[in-house]
Amino acid sequence: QQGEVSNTPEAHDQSYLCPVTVGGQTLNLDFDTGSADLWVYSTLMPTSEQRGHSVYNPDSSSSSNAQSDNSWTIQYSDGSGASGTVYADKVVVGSVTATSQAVEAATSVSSAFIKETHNDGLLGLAFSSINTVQPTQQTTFFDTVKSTLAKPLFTAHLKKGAPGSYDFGYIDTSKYTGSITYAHVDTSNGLWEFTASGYAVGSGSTVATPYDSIADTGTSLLYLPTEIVAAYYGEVNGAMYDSSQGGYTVPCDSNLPDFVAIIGGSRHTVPGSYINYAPISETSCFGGIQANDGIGHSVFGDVFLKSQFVVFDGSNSPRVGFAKQ
Ligand SMILES: Cc1ccc(-c2noc([C@H]3C[C@@H](O)CN3)n2)cc1F
Repeated sequence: QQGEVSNTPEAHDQSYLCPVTVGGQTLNLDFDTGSADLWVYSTLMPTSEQRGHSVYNPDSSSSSNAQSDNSWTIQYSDGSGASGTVYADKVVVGSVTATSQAVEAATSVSSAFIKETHNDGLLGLAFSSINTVQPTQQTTFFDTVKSTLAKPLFTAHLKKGAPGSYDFGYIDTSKYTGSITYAHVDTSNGLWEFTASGYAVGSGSTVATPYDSIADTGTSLLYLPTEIVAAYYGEVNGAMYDSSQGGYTVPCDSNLPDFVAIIGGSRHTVPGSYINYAPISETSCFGGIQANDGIGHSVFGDVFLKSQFVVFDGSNSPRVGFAKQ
């Protein structure tokens, strides 16, 4: 089997949501290559926390099986989180079906989620080694269906301010131009982790410097080593680090330089306009590139990914591929 599912960006491309049917019930989930739990809002939550969301009701699914001994609790890098219990149920993404997928039904979600009213949960696409279910760790949707796919891969086609898609099991050559260049993935942290080998700012010269990075569809921005971030904003008149905003800001009328990441020996360019992320005030805008302090690696989030067609190759030697879209 193989299949395509549409994704739709939230405001400022802050996240991208996809329709998924769980036990015959359709929810909009945030596909996250930076985590490995499929969790959903559920009827097990306080009614007040369910308000505004589509929720999974295991009792009204004819195919749900409670995994009563299992539970889960997850924390995301922004400090938000959720927890709950586990069912096995039928999950359909596009036309790809997992007949018995671990569905992590939330009993509690943190406040940051409640206000994301279009987001009914997450579908993790990192490696199952970081799935949080205890005592019996579960597999991601991708790992559950991988052996049934024509090719053990999925692709992410995120667009700026427009619907895109995720494809499972095949590469749609109409979704990119030029060639795909690949980088080896180190799976020891359960992430799509690779080494970028350099960067350039605008038309500036390429700086060769390796930086450990992950491809993370669930992160909105592009987080890079402090010296690279300083080199970028050093080229922007009026750019400043604003501790009250927790990052770099730019004048909203800036003509921002492109950012080029060297990955797999090729240049991958983020248009400068993508780095004017969102307005803070009449004149000040939050930068789409920020420092990776405290994260432990760089994070190629949606600001970068929406300039590329990305292949997540889950073969025996996992790799990530990038092409211009
Ligand atoms: C309210 C809310 C908070 C966080 C996230 C979230 N989803 O993916 C990620 C990144 C960071 C890392 O944790 C794994 N991938 N963060 C989504 C939300 F809707």
